[in-house]
Amino acid sequence: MSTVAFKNYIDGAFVEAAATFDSIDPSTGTPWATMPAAGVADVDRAVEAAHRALRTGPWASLTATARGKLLVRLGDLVAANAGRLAELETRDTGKIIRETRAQIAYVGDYYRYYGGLADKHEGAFIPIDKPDMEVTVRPEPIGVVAAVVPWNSQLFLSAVKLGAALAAGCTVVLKASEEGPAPLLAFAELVHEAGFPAGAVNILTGFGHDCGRRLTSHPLVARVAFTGGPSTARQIVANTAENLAYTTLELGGKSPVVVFADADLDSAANAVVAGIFAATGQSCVAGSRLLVERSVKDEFLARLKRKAEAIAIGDPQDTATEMGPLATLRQRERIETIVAESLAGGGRLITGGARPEGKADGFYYAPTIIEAQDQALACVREELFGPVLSALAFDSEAEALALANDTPFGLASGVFTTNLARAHRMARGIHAGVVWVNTYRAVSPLVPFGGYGLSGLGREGGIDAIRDYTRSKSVWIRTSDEPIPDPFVMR
Ligand SMILES: NC(=O)C1=CN([C@@H]2O[C@H](COP(=O)(O)OP(=O)(O)OC[C@H]3O[C@@H](n4cnc5c(N)ncnc54)[C@H](O)[C@@H]3O)[C@@H](O)[C@H]2O)C=CC1
Ligand SMILES: CN(C=O)/C=C(\CC(=O)O)C(=O)O
Repeated sequence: MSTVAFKNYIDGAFVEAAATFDSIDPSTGTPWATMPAAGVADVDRAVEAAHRALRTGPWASLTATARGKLLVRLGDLVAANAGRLAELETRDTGKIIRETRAQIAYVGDYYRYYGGLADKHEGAFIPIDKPDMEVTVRPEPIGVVAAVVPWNSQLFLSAVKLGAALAAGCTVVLKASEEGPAPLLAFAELVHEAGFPAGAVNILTGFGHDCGRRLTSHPLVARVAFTGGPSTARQIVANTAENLAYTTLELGGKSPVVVFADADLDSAANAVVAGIFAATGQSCVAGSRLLVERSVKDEFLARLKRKAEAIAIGDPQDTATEMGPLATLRQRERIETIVAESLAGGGRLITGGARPEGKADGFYYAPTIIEAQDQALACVREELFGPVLSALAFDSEAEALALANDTPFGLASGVFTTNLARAHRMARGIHAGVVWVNTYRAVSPLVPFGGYGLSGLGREGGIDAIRDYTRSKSVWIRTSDEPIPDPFVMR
């Protein structure tokens, strides 16, 4: 029985959508809230509001400093409300409360970071090669931004988009995932409280085929910022063939974690556990491919098995829980299929590979480790987005690097070694947007983030991200009082 009803936030007001759908609590498998399903007309209203705000509303005449202050206020509100937002995210997605609380409190820093940057993004004076001209370059907001995010870490994944977009002076329509939109729809209340003018930020949820499609192909949208899976990314790119919006894509991964025999093995084992079992493996940077030097393979896998089997699985709202359920039933079914295929294909099950005992309700799956002989197994090649680690042995640094790079993805990676020179060589050689050395899954608003290959296009985070939300306008001013000479020659 649904008990809570959420609304979309369009043009500064909380509004009903034409249709609704039930949101499921993944820890029980039962509906707990009613969500608005934005259709094409709702999307059109939101984009038109964002376009009006961009062109004529009070937002358009705010100074960059004033925009920055609004963002800092929003960051403060997010941090102050992290507990409430975390409970909602945990309820709607199953991500454990220990992580949602900490992560959302940190999301406040993303808004503060971009708030601080808003009036530091400067244009240029060009020392032009013509004596009677002055040329300046103005960074102008690119336009209405369509931000589309998946279910996991929605506040976090939208902060890197909204922060940079609003700092640049853009307006935004943010589409929360239909799988767990509660935290973003509640975040809209904080946007309202912070005092953003109507239309500057619009937040809605709905399904990909209508709401997402209309939003990303809308003629008034100039910029699409997408996070999600590679197959949806291809649809997004097809959608943007209609509006030719500038598009960035943050996609999935099959990130390698390379453990050399000289590493601090206990620390490396903790990092591997953090990389694949935190967030129940539903992280784009999940370190899902362990590459371990053969001389320590058996010892290392034994450590991992012990740690995996000791993980406290349970109610994600309980602060003692270390691993909650998967976000959706569909996710678990896909994982079960790929694990079965991998075991049938010769993978050796070290632990897990089943639903945990005593967890009949909810979408739980046990921490799983599968040893593979080569990279052909499905669990080695495909992003599972779940708590499944594949493990392979290597005999040399060159082989480790070749295995690490033998993937169409390239989002993140980890290297564990006490040899500094080797750490640098590996960091240089790995084809991925992030290399963590002797650590894993560390993030910051100050640091660019994004992938190589099928892991995406563009970077979020850091100073340069704001550039992707502006376009430059070159202003030429002739400083001579003389009449324009020969009009038939290019100047
Ligand atoms: N690189 C990164 O920063 C991150 C990447 N991801 C990736 O996201 C994926 C998991 O999330 P999912 O929700 O399954 O992703 P998804 O790709 O199925 O959905 C993402 C969003 O796209 C929307 N969408 C679906 N079809 C659409 C269409 N035709 N047009 C416009 N929008 C559409 C969905 O409604 C949702 O809001 C994984 O592959 C994961 O690795 C997740 C987190 C971070
Ligand atoms: C995207 N990311 C880092 O920038 C890492 C995340 C977000 C996610 O995938 O949900 C994470 O590890 O949780």
